[in-house]
Amino acid sequence: MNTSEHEREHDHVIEVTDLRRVYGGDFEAVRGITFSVERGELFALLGTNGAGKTSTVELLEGLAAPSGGRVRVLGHDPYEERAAVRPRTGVMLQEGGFPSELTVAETVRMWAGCTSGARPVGEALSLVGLERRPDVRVKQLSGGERRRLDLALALLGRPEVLFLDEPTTGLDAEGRQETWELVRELRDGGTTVLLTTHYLEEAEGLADRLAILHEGRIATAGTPAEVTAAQPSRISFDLPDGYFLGDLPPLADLGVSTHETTGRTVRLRTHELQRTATALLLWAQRAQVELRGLDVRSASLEEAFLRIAREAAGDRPGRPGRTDVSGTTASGKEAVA
Ligand SMILES: Nc1ncnc2c1ncn2[C@@H]1O[C@H](COP(=O)(O)OP(=O)(O)OP(=O)(O)O)[C@@H](O)[C@H]1O
Repeated sequence: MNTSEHEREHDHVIEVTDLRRVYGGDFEAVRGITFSVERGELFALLGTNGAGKTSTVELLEGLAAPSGGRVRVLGHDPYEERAAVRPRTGVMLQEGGFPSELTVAETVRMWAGCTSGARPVGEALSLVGLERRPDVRVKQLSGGERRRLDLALALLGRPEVLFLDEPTTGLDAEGRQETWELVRELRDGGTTVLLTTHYLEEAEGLADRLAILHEGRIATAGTPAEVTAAQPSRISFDLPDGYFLGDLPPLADLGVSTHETTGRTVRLRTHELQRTATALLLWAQRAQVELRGLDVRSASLEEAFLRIAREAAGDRPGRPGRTDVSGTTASGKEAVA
């Protein structure tokens, strides 16, 4: 493989250090972010709207020079040393921007003309499920089919590094699954992938590691399991007829960190899911009652994401609507611990 000494030393295919991007002289969209991606790893950048994901990825793709900090892709500066980096990377932008009068096959052929070692057109199209649409004009493709064509073009040169900016936006559920499958196969085949996405499920299912950006900074980063570990799990159920919350064992003894009630529905949050759920079910068994609507959920990336977004909006713990087990507040409002 065509690896530079730098790569051999670190095996960090992407290295980002204190990266900054300023627009119009005074708006800092990317405010000093640092992360690295190893060979064969799939790294996801998540973020609230306007968090700076695209601004960051464009710097990694060498489309602009950073206002501060450093980017290295395959050991090179992607802006200053574009010729060394570009042939080894595949880029799927949010807007493909290719001529819409051309057919699908003509578009791929045109792209192949400027790509060294390009896959055959048929192979590129069948990778993304467009093998039956070669003669359709690009302007006649659906939004989802255009995203697939964008992906085919990004894969044309069998890239070592693949940048995917919201690759499944506009795809239906089946198309999304197919794209995920393809991305997994590419990663398993050794391709390093940097993905931005709005779909938390996408990041949770695909990413080896991820970072959640907020207002140009990394709010949290790690494996999906690490990022979710700090979040509480949720249990909800309906109180059996004739029972009140006070009839349950003391919630603090069950490992519950917060609770809330809406009518007869009880929602608990716990960092000890197994202990809390077991104690609750044992109580129900002894009382010979059924916990209708019982729903037990592990902590998810969605929780972590919402927490970051809500904390940013100033909705911090301790506000009305949330009840600490040691406190006394009760309310029907949805709460985030
Ligand atoms: N060319 C530009 N000139 C000025 N401001 C810009 C420019 N491009 C982006 N911005 C601003 O920079 C911030 C980050 O934008 P960016 O598109 O990187 O965010 P994002 O995380 O990709 O957002 P989204 O999820 O909504 O696509 C936003 O406030 C955006 O309005």
